[in-house]
Amino acid sequence: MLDKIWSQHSILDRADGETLLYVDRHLIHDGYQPAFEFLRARGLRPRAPHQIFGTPDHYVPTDVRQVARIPSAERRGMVESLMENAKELGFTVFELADSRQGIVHVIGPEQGISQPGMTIVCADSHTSTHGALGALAFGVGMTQATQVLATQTLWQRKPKSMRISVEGELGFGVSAKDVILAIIRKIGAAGAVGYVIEYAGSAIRDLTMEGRLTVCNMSIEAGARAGMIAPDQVTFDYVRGRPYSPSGEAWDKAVERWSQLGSDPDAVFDREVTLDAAEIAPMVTWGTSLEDVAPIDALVPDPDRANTAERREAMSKALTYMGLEPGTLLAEIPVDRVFIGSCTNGRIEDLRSAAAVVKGRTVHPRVEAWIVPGSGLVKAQAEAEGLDSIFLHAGFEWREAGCSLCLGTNGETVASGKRCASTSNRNFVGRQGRGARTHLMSPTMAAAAAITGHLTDVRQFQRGE
Ligand SMILES: CC(C)[C@H](C(=O)O)[C@@H](O)C(=O)O
Ligand code: SF4
Repeated sequence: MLDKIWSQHSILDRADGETLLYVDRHLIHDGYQPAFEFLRARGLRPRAPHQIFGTPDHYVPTDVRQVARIPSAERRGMVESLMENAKELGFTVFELADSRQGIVHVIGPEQGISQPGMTIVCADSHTSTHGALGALAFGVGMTQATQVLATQTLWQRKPKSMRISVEGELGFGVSAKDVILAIIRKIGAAGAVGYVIEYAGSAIRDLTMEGRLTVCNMSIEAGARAGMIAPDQVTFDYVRGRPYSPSGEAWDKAVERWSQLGSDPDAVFDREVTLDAAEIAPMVTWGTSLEDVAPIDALVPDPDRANTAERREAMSKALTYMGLEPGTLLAEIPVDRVFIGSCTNGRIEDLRSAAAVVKGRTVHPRVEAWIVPGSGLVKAQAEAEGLDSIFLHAGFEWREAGCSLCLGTNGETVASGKRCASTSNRNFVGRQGRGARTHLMSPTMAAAAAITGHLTDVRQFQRGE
């Protein structure tokens, strides 16, 4: 699949091994000011404005929607710069007050901007998300983003290919988030460096499109250049009828083309990894790297049992930062904050699954729990289904769309020393705020933690215990 999309987009091979690739879609967020400045400094304009789509997400507050009311001048400037550049350079932008605004990796698929077979780039590492549609989608740096703005092409070295097959059926209470956390646990946070991962196997095919987006989103957390899943009927049903999707005769032609994209039965990969779906439990992270992850019924691990001295030191450091003692039951760790949102788990199915756990229950008095929908349309859909009132009645805050607590660049952070159950994708030191402690998990697991006030095996809830 990588070979097919790569060769369909390659314009020129250079002697040093790099290929000039055509870029179908360039997605843009509110951190793009440097790229626009580079472009101007060279006296250039975008080559293909109609292939560029922007949305403010990293710097937007999730309590107000008026740009003028963004409290910090710097953040307001980031959002304003995106708007002004869109106007001046002629590309589409979904402004803050537009219900189509949201996290760039949520709105691309949602609007039908991201489609199977495409090359998609954005100056953001989680661009791997869009590969779930059967695209080659990857993050680039600001200099490369400038090259794409100017030429709609990009020099790239072809990555190696890795197939990760998850076979069998997922157990009760186990979701796409647990699948990707289990994969990273198996191959490590650098396990896929230099590779594009193709996710395959019956458990991947059985995922909904939104579940697949969650899996591909975190490819980068295993170090991969990109993640992808062969387009199938699930993909076509998802893409069909979206605002920027092809329609009429063009739709039929597109489906015919997209149906050819999957890897051939005799395809050879540089590396193959297999997981048994039935062995995957609901997962939580306990440390500050994505490989610091374990099933919820495990204990906080003991660094003295690490295989190498280096790993022992990393684990000790992580546990000190996290304020955890080896041997503690993960399910007994108390939490202060809960964040359900981000480009990993801020879609409608995520909110539905969390609401199903929350319904008729109350958030623990110690916990401040937030729902931050991934886009204005996700928010509107959730409200149409009455999910907002389930969350509000339980004591959650119901916020506007944006990256918010995933990264905190919008000023919304977790206080130092506080512990957050989070559906986002990174648990790094300081990720949710200086000194903040992050435990990553699925939306249902985060919802259960909000109710009990500690990390919780959601399967107990779902069984009605
Ligand atoms: C700010 C942006 C460049 C960054 C990324 O590249 O991923 C952010 O989205 C993140 O999740 O850390
Ligand atoms: S939600 Fe988080 S991971 Fe996704 S783009 Fe925003 S900051 Fe990055």
